[in-house]
Amino acid sequence: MAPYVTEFDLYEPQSADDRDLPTQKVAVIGSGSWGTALARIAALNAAEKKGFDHEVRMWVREREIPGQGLLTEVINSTHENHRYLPDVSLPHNLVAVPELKDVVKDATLIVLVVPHQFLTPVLEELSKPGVLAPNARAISAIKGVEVVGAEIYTFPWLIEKKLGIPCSALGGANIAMEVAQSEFCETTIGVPSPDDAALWHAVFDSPMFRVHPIEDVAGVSLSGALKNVVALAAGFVDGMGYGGNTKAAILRIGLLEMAAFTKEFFPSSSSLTFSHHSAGVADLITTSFGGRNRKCAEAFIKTGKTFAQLEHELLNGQKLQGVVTAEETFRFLQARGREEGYPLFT
Ligand SMILES: NC(=O)c1ccc[n+]([C@@H]2O[C@H](COP(=O)([O-])OP(=O)(O)OC[C@H]3O[C@@H](n4cnc5c(N)ncnc54)[C@H](O)[C@@H]3O)[C@@H](O)[C@H]2O)c1
Ligand SMILES: O=P(O)(O)OC[C@H](O)CO
Repeated sequence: MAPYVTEFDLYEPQSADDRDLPTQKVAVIGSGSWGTALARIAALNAAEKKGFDHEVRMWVREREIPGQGLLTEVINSTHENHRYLPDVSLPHNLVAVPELKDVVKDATLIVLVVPHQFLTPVLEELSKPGVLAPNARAISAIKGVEVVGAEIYTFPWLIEKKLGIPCSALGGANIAMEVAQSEFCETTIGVPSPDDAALWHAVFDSPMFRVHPIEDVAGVSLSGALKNVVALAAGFVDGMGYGGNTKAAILRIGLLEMAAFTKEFFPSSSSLTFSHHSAGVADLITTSFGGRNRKCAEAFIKTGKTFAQLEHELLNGQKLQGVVTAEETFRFLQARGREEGYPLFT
């Protein structure tokens, strides 16, 4: 029987040798911190497990590195993504490729992991006739949702509609650098079918990165988007100099609101995704302590820079700078809170 679990089941991974899958080819679209970390795991598994094409291609937005040459050439010769995952060795069967159509050529398993603001042009390119293999499937590791008027769309839903292929969701307590350094963690995949569960489990599951498939694609997607809202609150709290009690209260209330919000817009989702799975409670915790959203929110309070500035710094791999006194923070927040109508901070 295909390895597929409901929310209540414990997953019993098959050994690689027990799997009987047609040969699969993995392509990773995105080469930021998380894109590179996921590509590294997929390439390590493809080299070791049966049923995979040895080579895993990763889409890299090409640019010139001063004094070193093109970024793809630097990654392929040093086997390191210096900018987004410094000091992490990448397997030699992971190949950086600048053209999207070349990355996905003959690929059957496509991992989408670009920052959400860059997804639209990627999907435009992939949806052109003949670019994708007819039997391809996708998984989105992108955090966020698309909001149009009063409607909310998940990225797996948008990807399915645009590309006409099934799309799963991957999310969990997964700070990229920790995953890349093989620190133990878990992730959750929300899948539309047992076949997707088996395939994506084979791509990513490894002793230090345990993959748990569940049926709730919307729940995994929404938890990944909404936890960032709570992480901002956690960062504001840090910026204001409050301690663990306040942050814990924010997380408890935030988790309940995340589940309630998701149920409202996606009635088929399950509250267990939030309470029981890595994509829910665990991602919320790690994000609210070590994530970039938390960091941005703290820097927002401490520096008074706009989120646009801070996002630009993060996307360009700069370190966020923060300076502040408690009094400055408080005055800044009060003024901002009144302006923006955030009752918590006024
Ligand atoms: N970093 C993490 O720890 C982590 C963990 C889990 C999920 N995620 C999610 O994964 C997704 C990707 O995050 P990431 O950390 O891999 O990337 P990132 O946030 O580090 O962004 C850098 C990437 O954006 C690309 N980029 C920058 N400007 C661009 C442009 N104009 N057009 C196209 N691409 C551009 C860069 O080439 C690089 O590949 C996000 O949705 C993020 O929330 C991140
Ligand atoms: O750095 P953040 O805030 O995007 O969070 C990273 C991941 O979501 C943690 O799992």
